Amino acid sequence: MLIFEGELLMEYIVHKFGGSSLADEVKIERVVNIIGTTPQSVVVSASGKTTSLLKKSIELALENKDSTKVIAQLTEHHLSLISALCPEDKTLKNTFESDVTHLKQMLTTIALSGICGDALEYFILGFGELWSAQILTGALQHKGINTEFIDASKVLFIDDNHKPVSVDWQRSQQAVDQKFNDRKHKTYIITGFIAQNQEGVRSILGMNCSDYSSAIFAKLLQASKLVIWTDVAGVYSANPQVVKTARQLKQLSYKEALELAYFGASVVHPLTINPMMEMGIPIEIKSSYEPQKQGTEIIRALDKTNLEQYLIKGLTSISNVALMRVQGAGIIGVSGMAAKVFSVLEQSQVSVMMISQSSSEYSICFAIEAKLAKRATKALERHFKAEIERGDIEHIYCETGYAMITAVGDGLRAQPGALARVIKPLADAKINIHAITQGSSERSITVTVKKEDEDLALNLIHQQAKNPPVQEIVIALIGVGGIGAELVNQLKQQQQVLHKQNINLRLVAVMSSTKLLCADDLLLESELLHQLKASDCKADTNALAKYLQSISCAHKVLVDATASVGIARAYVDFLAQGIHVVTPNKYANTQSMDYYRKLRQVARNHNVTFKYETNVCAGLPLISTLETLQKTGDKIHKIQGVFSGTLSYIFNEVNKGKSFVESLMLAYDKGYTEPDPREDLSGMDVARKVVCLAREIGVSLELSDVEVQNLTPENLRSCSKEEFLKKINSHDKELTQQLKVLQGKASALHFVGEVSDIGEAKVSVASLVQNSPFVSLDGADNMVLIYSKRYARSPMVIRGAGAGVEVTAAGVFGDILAISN
Ligand SMILES: NC(=O)C1=CN([C@@H]2O[C@H](COP(=O)(O)OP(=O)(O)OC[C@H]3O[C@@H](n4cnc5c(N)ncnc54)[C@H](OP(=O)(O)O)[C@@H]3O)[C@@H](O)[C@H]2O)C=CC1
Ligand SMILES: N[C@@H](CC=O)C(=O)O
Repeated sequence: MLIFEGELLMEYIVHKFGGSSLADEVKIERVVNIIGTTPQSVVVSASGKTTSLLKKSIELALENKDSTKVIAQLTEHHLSLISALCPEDKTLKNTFESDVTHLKQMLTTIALSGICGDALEYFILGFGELWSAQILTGALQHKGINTEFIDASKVLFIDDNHKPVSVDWQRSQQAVDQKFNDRKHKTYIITGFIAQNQEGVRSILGMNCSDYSSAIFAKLLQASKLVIWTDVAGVYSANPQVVKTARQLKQLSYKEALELAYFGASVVHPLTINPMMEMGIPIEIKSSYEPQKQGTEIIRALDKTNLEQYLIKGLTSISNVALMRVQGAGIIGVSGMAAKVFSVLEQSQVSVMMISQSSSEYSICFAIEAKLAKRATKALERHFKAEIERGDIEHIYCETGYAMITAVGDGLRAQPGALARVIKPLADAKINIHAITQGSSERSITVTVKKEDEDLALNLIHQQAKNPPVQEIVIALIGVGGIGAELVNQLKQQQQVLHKQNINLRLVAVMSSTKLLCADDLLLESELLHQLKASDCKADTNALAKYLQSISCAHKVLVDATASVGIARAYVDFLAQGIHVVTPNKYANTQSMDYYRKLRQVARNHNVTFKYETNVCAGLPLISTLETLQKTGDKIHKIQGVFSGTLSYIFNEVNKGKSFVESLMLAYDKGYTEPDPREDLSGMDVARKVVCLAREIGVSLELSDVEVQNLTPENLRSCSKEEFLKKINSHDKELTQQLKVLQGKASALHFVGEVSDIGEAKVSVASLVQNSPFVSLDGADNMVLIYSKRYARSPMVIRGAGAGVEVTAAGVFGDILAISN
């Protein structure tokens, strides 16, 4: 309603403050400041824990136990509020003390009789709101604000014979119109929760129904807005304690709010929405602790961008659910079967939260609160005793330990693929869905999962909320040398760019050969290597896997940027725990064929990926090309190439006249070589690449099957790396001479590897004629010739930098991103 204030049209607002906003004098002062001097109506809950204490006093009295302490606690709390906020209001103090006297008398009656009917219980529970409303009225009057206290049980009339109660709108409207006759000038403080029943006695709307009271008054007062003040700044897309990326929602439609409230989200009491929806009165949910902060608006029509931006608005979950199934061939086609099942449950006061019936009618499945499972099972077994004995019903299945997760959003309606968006991430993470329903409004999708999967499922579905969905990838990196450190740089550089494309990358762990460092996002650290060195945690692949297990994310990736056999041998353990593996390390793919097959088998079984594009030719797209060619039906006959960046560089320099060792040391400094350059010189690095390629084209080749030419001087083959680096210079002449002889009249030399589909494999120095494609190579370039059924006459050629930290780290990065696709 808009009230005319002189020439101005004034908004009329109804506020509602919850118990936590009124829990002590400081909080009530804050409420007084929020209300200010503008005339409005304010509905209040009982202060702090008052209602629970009143309930406790009744329980104690019923057990004939002493409730003095509880009453003393209540008395002290309220008297201290009165003396702090409205000390000179003697009437208020007297009224309160007389209420306490009456309360004690009622509790004595209960204790003596051992009886407390609903009517008496509701009457007693209503004291809390009367006291808080009177105290807030006193506090406002104390500040000179024109305020009147309204006992809702004098103006709000209900029928409380059934739950939920029904409001007598006509009678209440008349009473409200009469009572609130000075709205232009006065603020009214109204008790929430309570009303008058058809017997003329003070009753309640229902437990936790102060929100509902405020909606009723907002409707009766034709308010232009209802503001519900609570202790959090609005509604969140999920419980932020479970889903770290949960965001505060700016807008919700009435129907979204209704579904979220029904399925357990702490939005507002579900009954609150209907009267507001009917009148088109917006609801705003705000924090009384941060009144300036924007809250959540609940309105009829969402603005278009809001609607398009989110497929899922909010996620709720109800833990401790039992799944029940009434199942048997004898219920197929029996009319009224479902009605019988649910009327038995109704009679046993078991509320059903979700129903799904198979189209064959063979079973009726439903979810209830786990604490009601025994009662429901007994009632159904009793009712269907004859059917169970005849075998028409197999038996009543009941299993606890489930959680029910509901995704809600107007965006889910009539949206092809919406259901898939919710359930696919669960399938990817191997979370079994035990029951599923989509609300007939299509606005909600509910899945029932095992309780232990609840938090992960919530996180995974939450990642699907946005349009398009956010892909989250968490990375653990082992080995922070040349490639590892460059990868960290590239991830840092691209993190924000990818974020805008809805890809969230987080580096959650790094490990060297001695230390392990874990954190939420190490890409935010500027001194990562120092922190790793200073870490208290020892390097340990098991501890790393355990840490990754504790993170809720669909895509967890282990990146191995070492040249360690030990780490390569641990891949199966990571894969078996649902962790993808990406690596430039060639050791895994060149272990025995058995290990090679096992890796792939474990990855398949656990629905994860093992990616290693950089095993051959660094960042060049060789492995993926071979895969595509073969998947599309090509047959690879032979692969030949210069596969070593280091040897390519050395031979290119030697071909131009530079000395061998000088070229080797330059390659080492440029980061082209293996951690131990003898791995390159010995031909073993190229041999590994050839084995890897052979296996890619389906040839079962072992490393020992490759014919290898070793360029490392014999006396430097088994010493330490340091000694090798010290002594290699003395072999320069001999090596340069050796190559000169090999070159003879040839145009150039290169170290070439080749493998055929019949398993012939060799790596050696090749003397090249002028028209050989390898003669044109430069720097650390690699060149690969693929001869296949389709590329028979002229091979497919892939060429480019075949070593170096930048291109290799980029190849690893590409593999990581490919996982999220
Ligand atoms: N350089 C290149 O151009 C290319 C390299 N590759 C491959 O990439 C891998 C890394 O190469 P690169 O970065 O050049 O080598 P680096 O020697 O620069 O880095 C390797 C890192 O691994 C660490 N490390 C070794 N063993 C372990 C272990 N058991 N646990 C944890 N960390 C360990 C070392 O650190 P520390 O021992 O000090 O802890 C070192 O920092 C190699 O497998 C290589 O074959 C692939 C394609 C191209
Ligand atoms: N040392 C290797 C690095 C890439 O695998 C090379 O030089 O090719």
